Amino acid sequence: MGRLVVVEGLDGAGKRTLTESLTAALREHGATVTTMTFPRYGRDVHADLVREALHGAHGDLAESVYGMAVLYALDRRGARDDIRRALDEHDVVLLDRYVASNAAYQAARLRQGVDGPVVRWVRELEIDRFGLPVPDTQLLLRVPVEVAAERAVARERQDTSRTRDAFESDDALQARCARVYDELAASHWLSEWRVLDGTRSVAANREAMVVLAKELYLGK
Ligand SMILES: Nc1ncnc2c1ncn2[C@@H]1O[C@H](COP(=O)(O)OP(=O)(O)OP(=O)(O)O)[C@@H](O)[C@H]1O
Ligand SMILES: Cc1cn([C@H]2C[C@H](O)[C@@H](COP(=O)(O)O)O2)c(=O)[nH]c1=O
Repeated sequence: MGRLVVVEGLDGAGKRTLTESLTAALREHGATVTTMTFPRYGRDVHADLVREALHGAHGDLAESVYGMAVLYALDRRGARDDIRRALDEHDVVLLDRYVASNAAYQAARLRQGVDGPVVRWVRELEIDRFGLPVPDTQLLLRVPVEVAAERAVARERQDTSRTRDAFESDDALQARCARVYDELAASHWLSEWRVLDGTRSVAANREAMVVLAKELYLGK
């Protein structure tokens, strides 16, 4: 049975970049690794509805916190059996965003904390009801909100198909979300959390991932 490892953090924090570095480092240590990114845009209709709503489509759908959360959750529900199979076949299954993203963003939208009703509801829906696998380790890639925002803007300039959505352009939401992520990590919500310093350079992060990969895979 493989280990389920999740990378979490703000929009633009550098999760995709870190996921690539960690994957490479794990493979250097001899681990078999597969990765998955949520939402699964282009693969799952619920994920596509989310993207469209965050870019202004589907009337007032994006305004509904619980409605959006259900769509994210249904995308993951559709991936549940693939995740289970991947855990049977690989040493590490690495996810770029997972259930904690729903907890962090919806709590931030509703100005709640880790002990509030929406975080509890996300757990009941996704873990208890949908039966999604519980992560072994969740990695919070922690960066100041301003740094994440700068990176998201830089990426938007590099890749014009990747325009910022309603959540990404809302600085106040990102700031609240950062606080909820800190609470989720501090309370080890669902499983063990590790906090990684996301302000390091890509090269420094790559080096740090070699050490982390050893700990995660070889238990050292
Ligand atoms: N450590 C870093 N230092 C400087 N720039 C970085 C670093 N990590 C990533 N970046 C750059 O920041 C931008 C966002 O990175 P990335 O796409 O990895 O973030 P993300 O957290 O996956 O974003 P999102 O959740 O919005 O998809 C990219 O242009 C990337 O090249
Ligand atoms: C998986 C997931 C994501 N979100 C939020 C986080 C982002 O602001 C957007 C889209 O994600 P992306 O990484 O920018 O593509 O949705 C969420 O609220 N709940 C979730 O489960």
